[in-house]
Amino acid sequence: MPDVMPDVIVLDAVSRVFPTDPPVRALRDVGLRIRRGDYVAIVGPSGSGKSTLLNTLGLLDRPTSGSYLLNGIETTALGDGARTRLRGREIGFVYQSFHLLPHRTVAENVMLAEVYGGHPRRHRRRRALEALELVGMSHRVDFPPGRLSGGERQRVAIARALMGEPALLLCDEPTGNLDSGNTEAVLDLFDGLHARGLTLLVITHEDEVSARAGRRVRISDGVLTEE
Ligand SMILES: Nc1ncnc2c1ncn2[C@@H]1O[C@H](COP(=O)(O)OP(=O)(O)OP(=O)(O)O)[C@@H](O)[C@H]1O
Repeated sequence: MPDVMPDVIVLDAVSRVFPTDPPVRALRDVGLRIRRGDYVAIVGPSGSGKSTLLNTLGLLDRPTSGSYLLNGIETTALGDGARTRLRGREIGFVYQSFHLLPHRTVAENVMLAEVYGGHPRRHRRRRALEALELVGMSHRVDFPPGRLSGGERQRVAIARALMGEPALLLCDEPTGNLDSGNTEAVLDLFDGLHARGLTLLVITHEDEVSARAGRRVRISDGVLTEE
């Protein structure tokens, strides 16, 4: 084991060109370093490349050129299977719409997280209850998601994202469907997770959200600028 933990993300000269006619250069020569424990907000207008960046960081899309190290592992050289395993091990995803299954309980939804390696059922339930405790949802484990407020649903989705103890939480407009009270609750939760050492990257167009992050990075026409 190296005695220094590698940075969580190192992008070097990453470009993503969609081969349309004419081609779209959605990411242009992007460099980005995210260290363990960083809390980074990505801000930028519609069409600027935020989803492309998130898909690239989340190993859902591949750069056309450049290098992407995730936890010290060069991902661009990996095959699909290895990328899927790495994603399951290192990354938790949080989306604007919570993607909870309506006919399953809160605990079951969290247990259904796609975690690489799989755990025995008993172990998964214990992990799910721990994750729900971490997000302050222990009192609702047997509820169906339909009985929860939007903010509570997002907290359950965050618990699901934490099931595999990821190195990195990638969040795409996590408060986009929430009123200001629920937004505040989710941001407080992010602060708590950050204080515990989790690395967070949040795509947002809400100033209130980006103001909480330690770093703000603006994306415009596929070009990143640190603020
Ligand atoms: N599969 C694709 N093929 C061709 N062009 C694409 C594709 N996906 C995205 N684009 C283009 O790449 C650019 C960046 O798109 P992207 O979805 O990353 O922007 P965004 O910042 O996430 O936008 P929004 O905030 O509206 O979701 C846009 O010009 C978009 O039209």
